[in-house]
Amino acid sequence: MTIAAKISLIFTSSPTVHAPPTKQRFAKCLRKTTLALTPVKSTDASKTLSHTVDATVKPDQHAFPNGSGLHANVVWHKCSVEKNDRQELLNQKGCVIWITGLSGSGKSTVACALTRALHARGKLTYILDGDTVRHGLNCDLTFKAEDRTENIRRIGEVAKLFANAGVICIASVVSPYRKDRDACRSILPDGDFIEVFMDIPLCVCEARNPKGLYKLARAGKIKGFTGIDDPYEAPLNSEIVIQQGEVCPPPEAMAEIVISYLEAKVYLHA
Ligand SMILES: Nc1ncnc2c1ncn2[C@@H]1O[C@H](COP(=O)(O)OS(=O)(=O)O)[C@@H](OP(=O)(O)O)[C@H]1O
Ligand SMILES: Nc1ncnc2c1ncn2[C@@H]1O[C@H](COP(=O)(O)OP(=O)(O)O)[C@@H](O)[C@H]1O
Repeated sequence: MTIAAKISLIFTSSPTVHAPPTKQRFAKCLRKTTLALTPVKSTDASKTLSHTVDATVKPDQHAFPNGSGLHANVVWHKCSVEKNDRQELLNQKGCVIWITGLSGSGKSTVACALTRALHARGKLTYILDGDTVRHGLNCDLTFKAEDRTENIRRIGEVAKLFANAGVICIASVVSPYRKDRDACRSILPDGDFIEVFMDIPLCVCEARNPKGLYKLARAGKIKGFTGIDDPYEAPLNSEIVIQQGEVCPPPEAMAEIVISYLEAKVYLHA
């Protein structure tokens, strides 16, 4: 039997708790601290020492956009519960479905239909929508080229964490620049970045104009609007291209195209 030490620190209330931590106060606090070691049964010895620091594993180059490359004082923390374990728990494989396209092309609508359909099948998903993420994590970023790049880099990194958690992460972002999308692809394991190109003509998106932004952009009231006076670089090798014929297929049908791909590539099982 393996014995793991379960350490619980029980702090008794102390009037010094909010005071600056002088040496004496720290010692007093420690005296009031009970350290209890409780044996815990474990059936898997390899899972007991669950946290190791591996200085040989280096973080991704992309984690340091200032070009400094690897940070000398940063080490990789490895835990014995790994991606495979989480995937088995969820009976699915973590991946990133990256939906790119013009504003109004239907990214958010497909993302939502896809999440609904997968959820109904018992699959765990999470949507990172450009509009939503720009309200929080990326609220400091504008639509200048370098800010869009940073927006996509951060969303790519967050999506990577979700995928590593075993989640099917759906990013729905304009992501107009090819190099930025390719950078996100490059930080994920092969196959785990699934690019879905909403290949809907500008005139259709503009006619939809659900937020009134195209009208403002045409009137010159919004500068640098994608498709109007800022470029959209269409993907060259997307895993999935969604197009419309005479009429636009319903979002549910578009979601099914993505689900068929996930099934074929065995992402819906551990
Ligand atoms: N200048 C400009 N260009 C494009 N889009 C603009 C712009 N200004 C505001 N918006 C609104 O912001 C949404 C796009 O945000 P993203 O984070 O996806 O954009 S990007 O990937 O950083 O280019 C986008 O949302 P969607 O319509 O859902 O695509 C727009 O509503
Ligand atoms: N498959 C579709 N068929 C018809 N209209 C659609 C379809 N998908 C989206 N729309 C409509 O197009 C508009 C823009 O959709 P949205 O998902 O917000 O696009 P995006 O996220 O790319 O800006 C919305 O009014 C939405 O109802």
